[in-house]
Amino acid sequence: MGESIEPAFIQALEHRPNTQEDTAQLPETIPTIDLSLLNSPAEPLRLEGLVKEIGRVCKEWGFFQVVNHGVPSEVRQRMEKAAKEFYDQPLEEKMKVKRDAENPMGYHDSEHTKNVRDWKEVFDFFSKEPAVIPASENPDDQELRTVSNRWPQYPPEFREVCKEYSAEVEKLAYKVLGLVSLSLGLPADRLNEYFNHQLSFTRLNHYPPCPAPDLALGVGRHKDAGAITVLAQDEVGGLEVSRKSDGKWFPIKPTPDAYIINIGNCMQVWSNDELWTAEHRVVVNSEKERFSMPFFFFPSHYVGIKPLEELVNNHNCPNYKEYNWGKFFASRNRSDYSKRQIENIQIDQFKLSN
Ligand SMILES: O=C(O)CCC(=O)C(=O)O
Ligand SMILES: [Fe+2]
Repeated sequence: MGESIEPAFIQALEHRPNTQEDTAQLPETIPTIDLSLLNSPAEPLRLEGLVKEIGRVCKEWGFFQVVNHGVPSEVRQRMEKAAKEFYDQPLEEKMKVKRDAENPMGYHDSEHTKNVRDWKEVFDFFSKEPAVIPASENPDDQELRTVSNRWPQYPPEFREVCKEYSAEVEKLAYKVLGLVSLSLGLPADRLNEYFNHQLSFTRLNHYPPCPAPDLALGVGRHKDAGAITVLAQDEVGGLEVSRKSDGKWFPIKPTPDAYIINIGNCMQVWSNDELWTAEHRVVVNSEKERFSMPFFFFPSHYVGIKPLEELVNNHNCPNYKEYNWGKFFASRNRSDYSKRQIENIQIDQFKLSN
């Protein structure tokens, strides 16, 4: 095992899976939160409890699962089936919808996380199209570009299923955004204005079986950049989250029909570090392919990301200087990090030393 994969996929020793003691034996796991309360008439006391619980897990883990979330399971199943049918096609068919430097949406099979190639293929589509994005990452370049999704011919219902699925998941994303805002002591709709021309996209991940799962990762360790991520994973497993207190990797066991929510960088900055963005990664295996579907809830390109004014004062100074979301997005879409041997942009670059 191991000799049969290209060097580009091989992780540095300290980042390979299973190099630490087995945390699967530990009793702790990310919390599961029941959202059924949101489907019935308001009950202020119970809502208060739910908001408190969400606030606690967003501080302690930055990751949780939700059940009774309101996304119809048949919509998810249709999406899972269409994704599998798309990936089952020969590579040359998938390459017909390949992403390029102008348009980051479509198919891609050589993504790198921290300069090491991920053992996966992806298909991305914007929720709202056409989307307006900066033409380049250069801060002095004001030019904008209008981009639309690329849609494959097969399966024939692919486009319609993608639209239906992402509309449902977006509703869940807004619900969670509202709960997280309440947990910060803000009105439920405080952050909604940042999403009027949102750049949210859904990613269909496919992780083929890997001949060297001890050397490669499906996705290398990373933090999600947006506001929140709403992720569906199949029954295979492989997602791991790094515990805030000590960095230990914890597997997130698949729960049928649940969604995993994670706090992204924008949320951490808006909350001025009150909330936590956790590092996570995906381990692969030699037998089973795996599918997952993250929805990245991304603000509009013109939004400046900075700690919310309501949450800073003389005693709690802003920990970050403002950055433009569109430029951050454009910079992350560069495909040449591996060639340049530099890491992609991180929020630490905007951290202020108070
Ligand atoms: O496949 C997964 O479970 C997670 C994927 C992920 O973290 C990502 O695409 O950002
Ligand atoms: Fe992620």
